Amino acid sequence: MTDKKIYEKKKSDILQMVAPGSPLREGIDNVLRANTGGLIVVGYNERVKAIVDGGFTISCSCTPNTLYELAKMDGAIILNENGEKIILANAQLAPDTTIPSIETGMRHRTAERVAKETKALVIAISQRRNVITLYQGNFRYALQDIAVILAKANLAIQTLEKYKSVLNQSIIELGLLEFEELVTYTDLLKVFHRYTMVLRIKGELISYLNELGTEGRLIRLQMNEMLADLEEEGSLIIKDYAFEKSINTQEVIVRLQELSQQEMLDDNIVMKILGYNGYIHLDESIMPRGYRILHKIPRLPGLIIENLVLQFNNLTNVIDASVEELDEVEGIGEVRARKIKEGLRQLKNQLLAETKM
Ligand SMILES: Nc1ncnc2c1ncn2[C@@H]1O[C@H](COP(=O)(O)OP(=O)(O)OP(=O)(O)O)[C@@H](O)[C@H]1O
Repeated sequence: MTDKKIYEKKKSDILQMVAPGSPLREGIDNVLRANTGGLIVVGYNERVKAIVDGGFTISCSCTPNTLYELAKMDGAIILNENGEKIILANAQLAPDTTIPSIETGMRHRTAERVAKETKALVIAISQRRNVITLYQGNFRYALQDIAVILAKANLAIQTLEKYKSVLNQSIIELGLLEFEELVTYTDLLKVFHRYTMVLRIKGELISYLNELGTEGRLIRLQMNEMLADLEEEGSLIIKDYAFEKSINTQEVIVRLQELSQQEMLDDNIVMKILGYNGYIHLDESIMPRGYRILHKIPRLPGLIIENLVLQFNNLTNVIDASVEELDEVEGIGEVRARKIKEGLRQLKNQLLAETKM
């Protein structure tokens, strides 16, 4: 995993733990509203034990109310690993003071140092500044106002919708070119650039949704609905055009997702991810294997599609094959062969109609 990916994964895990709707977040919000300030350590590991001084052993479940009541006391509250139990309250923390800290107040300096020294998640709730800051190791993140993230998530979903429709358009065009044997690497790259853009916006939206917790429920539903068929469509385009048909499509998607803004527009990088290493003339034509179009024929099992690709190598050969030739493929009888021919004819007409819309 790249550093960026590790950071994003850590952020998403931490944010999910304190997302709105979780009991821990409700407790934190109570403390924030009460203006008492708070210092919470999640996880009572050996390193935490080594720097804790004093405090009362509490050993009760961590509810929004208990957290709020205990935050009235000075010092830190220590929770168990999953944040479900309160172990200590009013604890003094004595981290190594030589650990560098960018914070100014004592609470936040302590939080940052404890997080770096113990690797536990530490939450500092400021008394004066109305902010919640999360620390873990070198990770630091100040939670943003829910209304601000909601606005960002709404904007991201609108952008996603726009890019999704542009992508759909280019996939329809690709389909038509596939039937006419006119696909070039340029056409293919156009689809991939747009697909990568959609993946990128999806990634951004998911990070907002992780922070929004239950507050982002409706936006998440909208996103899932919008992208429901795209995941499969993307995988099939990859299988159609990757250098090796046995390519791991999920891996390709992850690598596309990780590209920076600049990299995703670089044709060579995208082609490399698809397994092409040598020089490619972009105006040269390329044939799809046919997975995507064949998947659109109703009731055609995956195994038969696999047999068709094995036998005919590409979509053009399948389209050109006679009923008799299709009939020879394992698993295909005369009835099914006719259905495949009819299905392909209907799909082409459908694509023609869609491009005219
Ligand atoms: N080492 C520590 N162990 C436990 N609690 C601490 C420690 N240092 C500070 N605190 C807690 O932080 C409280 C406030 O400290 P301080 O005002 O210096 O922090 P701050 O970072 O400016 O935070 P705020 O923004 O909330 O004012 C203390 O009253 C105490 O409860």
